[in-house]
Amino acid sequence: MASSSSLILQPLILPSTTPRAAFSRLVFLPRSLSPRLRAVSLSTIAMALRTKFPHVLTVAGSDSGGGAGIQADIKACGAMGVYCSSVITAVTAQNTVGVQGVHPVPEAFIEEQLNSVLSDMEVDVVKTGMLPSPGVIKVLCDSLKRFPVKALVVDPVMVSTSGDTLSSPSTLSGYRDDLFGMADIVTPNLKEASALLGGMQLQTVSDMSLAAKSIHKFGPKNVLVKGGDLSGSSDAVDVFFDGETCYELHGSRVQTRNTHGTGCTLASCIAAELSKGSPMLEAVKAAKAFVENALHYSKSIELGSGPQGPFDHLFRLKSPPYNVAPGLKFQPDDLFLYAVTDSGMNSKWGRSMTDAVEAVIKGGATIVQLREKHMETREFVETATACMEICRLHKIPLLINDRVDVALACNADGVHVGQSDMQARTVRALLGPGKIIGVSCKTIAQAEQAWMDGADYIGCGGVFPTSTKKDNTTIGLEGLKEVCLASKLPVVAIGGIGIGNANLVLGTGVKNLKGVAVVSALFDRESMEGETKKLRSVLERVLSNVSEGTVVL
Ligand SMILES: Nc1ncnc2c1ncn2[C@@H]1O[C@H](COP(=O)(O)OP(=O)(O)OP(=O)(O)O)[C@@H](O)[C@H]1O
Ligand SMILES: Cc1ncc(CO)c(N)n1
Ligand SMILES: [Mg+2]
Repeated sequence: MASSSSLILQPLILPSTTPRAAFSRLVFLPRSLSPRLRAVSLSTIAMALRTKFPHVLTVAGSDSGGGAGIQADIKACGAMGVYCSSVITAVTAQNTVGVQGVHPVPEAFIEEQLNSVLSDMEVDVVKTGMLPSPGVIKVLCDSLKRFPVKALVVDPVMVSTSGDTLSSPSTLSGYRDDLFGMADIVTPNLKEASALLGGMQLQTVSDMSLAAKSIHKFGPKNVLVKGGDLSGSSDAVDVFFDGETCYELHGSRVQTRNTHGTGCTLASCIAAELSKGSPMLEAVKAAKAFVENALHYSKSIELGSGPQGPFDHLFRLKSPPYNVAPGLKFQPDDLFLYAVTDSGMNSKWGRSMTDAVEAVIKGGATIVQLREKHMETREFVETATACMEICRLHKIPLLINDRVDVALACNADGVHVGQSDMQARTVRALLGPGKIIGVSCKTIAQAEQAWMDGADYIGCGGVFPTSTKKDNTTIGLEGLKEVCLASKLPVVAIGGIGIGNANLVLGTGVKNLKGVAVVSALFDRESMEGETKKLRSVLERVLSNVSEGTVVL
């Protein structure tokens, strides 16, 4: 091995956020390398280590009022943690009253802007907004053929909510015949969908589904018909069609006048999520949740005297939880052996919570939830902080039952909520996108809602009767199977499960069932580590039998 004196320590200037990260980016090269080779090696290493920052290019018009268009796009991408460059297609004079003027940018100059950004800046996703003329659509299509990107999001902006025209009707055929065929998703609102379909009336959610399917025939991979303007709807419903399945995405309708720019923001957030690598439907859901949260936080902003005001895209920056370090990223397999604590049982056996958590982790638990219904808040935060240290050391996620405040205080990896706790969408808004959220569900409808609210998994039960939840109705194996089959999220089974019956549960081999959650079977035992090991080996045996297809119970 080379002695340290034969190495040079050469710091590279690479993006890093913390002193620790910076240290890990120092590169050691042998002194014996010639200066030329050393320079080459360093630049190769620098390239390899370079952090690629997700990048969205928006091709859209400027809104002088700052709520829609380019301004909305840049703020939305910034809020989603993504870099945003901009090609400006038109400058509008606009405020909360309406659009007072439009000044289109010459097509040749739009082409020059596209060329500048696309030829140099490694764009991941292009998002389009106001494209005022068919010539602009053509210029864009030609540029995208020369510089292909990972995804194209087309928001076919035609008329502002105030009723002012933002693109000439002659762009319709440009969209349908040229741009849509290149698009990964198109996001018309009701009026735009109707115009694209020759004036088709859109009054109900089923009309929206028909429209989504018809627009899909123009060639985009996915269609989202937005229902912000669906009259008489108490929800904010959008319809997503991926060529096979139509999904109704229900959100709650925020009562506010500040909805100017919701469409631009939604499309930009979709583009931002795609640039980070999210699958399309996840990107759409995250974008919709962002818009709803932003509207909610901006409900009472008063800017301008007109009928439609802007909202605050950067509300998240005001919310301190977003500054905390991200936790462990959720993997559905984490649900395999899910240990849920009980301090009553710990005191019965005379051990501390930290000892109990350490024991189950050593025995093979894959995730831990602190479920403390009666502990005083200060003690809970202290206990949770101590347990976090242990879980971090073993790289096991730690969730807190119900108490979002405790989870924030100890920077836990997430929260598990029941049906009468805080709604999962509110928990998501408070914890941010990087944390794990689980929801207890007994029914298909609850599982669907949990998915819509942005949860990561559901806990389904009680499968069998249990002493830890006395009045809990049990759903049995049949109920569990039904929910698992319908769930879009991974499922962990809970309620009365232990070494004696875990095989019945996991042995169902039912879709989406990823593991079992246990309380008494581990915590109400003398040797927790030993019991966890036994349960783990039962689960592993069942899993291998299920995957070989030998057990169907
Ligand atoms: N009041 C509201 N509460 C919650 N969500 C809303 C509300 N209004 C609109 N949305 C959501 O905002 C997104 C954009 O939809 P909308 O139909 O308003 O688009 P748009 O008309 O293109 O917007 P704009 O032209 O104002 O930029 C959709 O996901 C829609 O459901
Ligand atoms: C520049 C611009 N783009 C898009 C919209 C649609 O909200 C708008 N009002 N203004
Ligand atoms: Mg609208």
